[in-house]
Amino acid sequence: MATNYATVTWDQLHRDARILAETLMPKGPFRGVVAVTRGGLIPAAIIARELDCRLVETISVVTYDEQERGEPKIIKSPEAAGDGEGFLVIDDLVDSGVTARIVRERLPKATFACLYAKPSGKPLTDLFVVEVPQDTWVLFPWDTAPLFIPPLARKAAQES
Ligand SMILES: O=P(O)(O)OC[C@H]1O[C@H](OP(=O)(O)OP(=O)(O)O)[C@H](O)[C@@H]1O
Ligand SMILES: Nc1nc2[nH]cnc2c(=O)[nH]1
Ligand SMILES: [Mg+2]
Repeated sequence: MATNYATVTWDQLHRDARILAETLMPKGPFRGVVAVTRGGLIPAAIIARELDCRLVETISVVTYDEQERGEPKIIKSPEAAGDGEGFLVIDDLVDSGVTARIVRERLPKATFACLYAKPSGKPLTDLFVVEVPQDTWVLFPWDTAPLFIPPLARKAAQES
């Protein structure tokens, strides 16, 4: 279980997606982009815009934690991407690498890129922007909301 949190703001996410797009430019042009839903949708939209790709497919994988039985399952197949040749797969992050492994099996010829990578999942990516420690949980902008924090002085007064 994660013991630390890394908060990613919309600005950081946009900046990191543009950095990834820039690194991907020399590897293209790509026929299209496959977003790994749902976390890959927004990064894929930013990257498809930068790379001028109008063909955007999706793949959806449901994974289960260790307590639950069952294999990770593709519940939406990327029909337009064939075996992945000429396609770019985008996800927000790789953690254990379970999702990336099943996506790569389905699209063996695609390039797989993501914004953030933890050490266990890193070998399954062709490209990523920032490495995150394994014990850190990444909080994406869609996972969080700004919260009121009382001033320190008020907190100190309540405690005295
Ligand atoms: O490397 P892994 O251990 O497989 O973890 C990484 C995956 O987990 C998250 O997706 P999640 O399955 O939570 O679904 P979501 O994208 O719909 O939020 C994240 O968006 C990656 O796709
Ligand atoms: N939001 C989020 N989802 C995940 N799924 C697997 N690892 C992570 C993580 O660090 N953050
Ligand atoms: Mg996901």
